[in-house]
Amino acid sequence: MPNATLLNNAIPLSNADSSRALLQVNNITFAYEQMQMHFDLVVNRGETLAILGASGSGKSTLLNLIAGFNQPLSGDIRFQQDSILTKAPAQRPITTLFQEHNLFNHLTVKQNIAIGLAPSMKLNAEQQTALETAAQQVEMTDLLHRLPADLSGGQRQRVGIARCLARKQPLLLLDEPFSSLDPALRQEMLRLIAKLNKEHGITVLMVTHNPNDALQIADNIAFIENGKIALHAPAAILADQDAPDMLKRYLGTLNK
Ligand SMILES: Nc1ncnc2c1ncn2[C@@H]1O[C@H](COP(=O)(O)OP(=O)(O)OP(=O)(O)O)[C@@H](O)[C@H]1O
Repeated sequence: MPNATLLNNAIPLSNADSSRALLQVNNITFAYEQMQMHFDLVVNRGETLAILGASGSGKSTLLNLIAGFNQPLSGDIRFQQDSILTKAPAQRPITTLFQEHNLFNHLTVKQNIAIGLAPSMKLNAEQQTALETAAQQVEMTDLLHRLPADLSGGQRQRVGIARCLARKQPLLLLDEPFSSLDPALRQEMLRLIAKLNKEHGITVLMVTHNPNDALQIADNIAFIENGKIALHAPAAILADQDAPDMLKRYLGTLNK
């Protein structure tokens, strides 16, 4: 059951125990034209955090700041206490998987996975094994020679996941990667992410519009409103009748 004090004050949950922190987003500010954003967040090692909020609230911007595709105006982002702000996206200990545009269209499935392991795509024996294992896990072994254009949407997403599996970076950022998948495939992908989290200890930040996905695999949620984290609470709050109105309004359960 979510802690009512935390809910009322919307205190970042994990701040209470910074010794377990893997990622610290410290007072980051960013602006797009009229939209001012401010993020403060601690994510613990091994946590799965679902990021929810209305369209345009700033969810993707938060992920882009963490991944290094956007640079904050002020504040710091720390990974295991060290600032990663000056590191380029490829140098950060992070893998990102977006809804689309995860693959290079001119590269085969195999090359698309390999490029996540080595920019030259020349793999050593260990990397080759990691690639083969990842391809097996997403059942793409028979399609390694294909180009993305010759795959279904779900198969393309599986290649993206295989790259994440092979890279084994400690932090995985997912931006609605499963919204175009059919329900069975979506379940399969969620199970795969949960497995990455449990078996490989990978910490997951997942933007989703689907509360059931969050309830299924997330420990906690961060609810974003107007460029700020308005609520950081255990995922169970999504099913709690006493959840704050702003969350119920977003879920469409207010006054039900
Ligand atoms: N490249 C950009 N240039 C200008 N404004 C942008 C840009 N990208 C996003 N924005 C604006 O920043 C705000 C936050 O956008 P963001 O994509 O982070 O929202 P989101 O919560 O991920 O939305 P959605 O659920 O629709 O994907 C929105 O008002 C959006 O219009």
